[in-house]
Amino acid sequence: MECSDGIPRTSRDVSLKELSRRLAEFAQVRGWAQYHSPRNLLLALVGEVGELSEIFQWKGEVAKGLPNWSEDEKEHLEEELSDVLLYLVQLADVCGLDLGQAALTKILKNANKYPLLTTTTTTTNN
Ligand SMILES: Nc1ccn([C@H]2C[C@H](O)[C@@H](COP(=O)(O)OP(=O)(O)OP(=O)(O)O)O2)c(=O)n1
Repeated sequence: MECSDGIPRTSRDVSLKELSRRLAEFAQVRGWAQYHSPRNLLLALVGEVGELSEIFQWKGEVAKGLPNWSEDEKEHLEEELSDVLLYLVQLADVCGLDLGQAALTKILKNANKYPLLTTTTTTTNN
């Protein structure tokens, strides 16, 4: 389903590979691939992280789910989070890395590094 602006609004799983493919095409048809070196993409990514940070700047602590935020504020946040993700995906891509696979591998490493809660810290009815 698409809205009048042509942007799909259905909620579905989106893969990093799909984003990667679409971004490569986006850059290629604009003649931008030549500028998308690892360093340039990293700098663009850091710039977008700055824009994302500005949204939270001076707000104090923010409750999960953003209960007091307007729809416009949430949309702005969605856009800045997306910019960060899109540059991150492109950075991994031009480095020849599979970011999805790498992230799964890292989650496994994290799980081995940080132990589960021990049973002594949990309560039981027995
Ligand atoms: N050479 C480029 C330029 C832009 N983009 C894409 C990735 C980001 O999703 C978005 C960034 O676009 P802008 O540089 O226009 O940044 P903003 O959308 O944040 O606009 P502004 O800085 O005016 O708020 O466009 C890209 O892939 N490659």
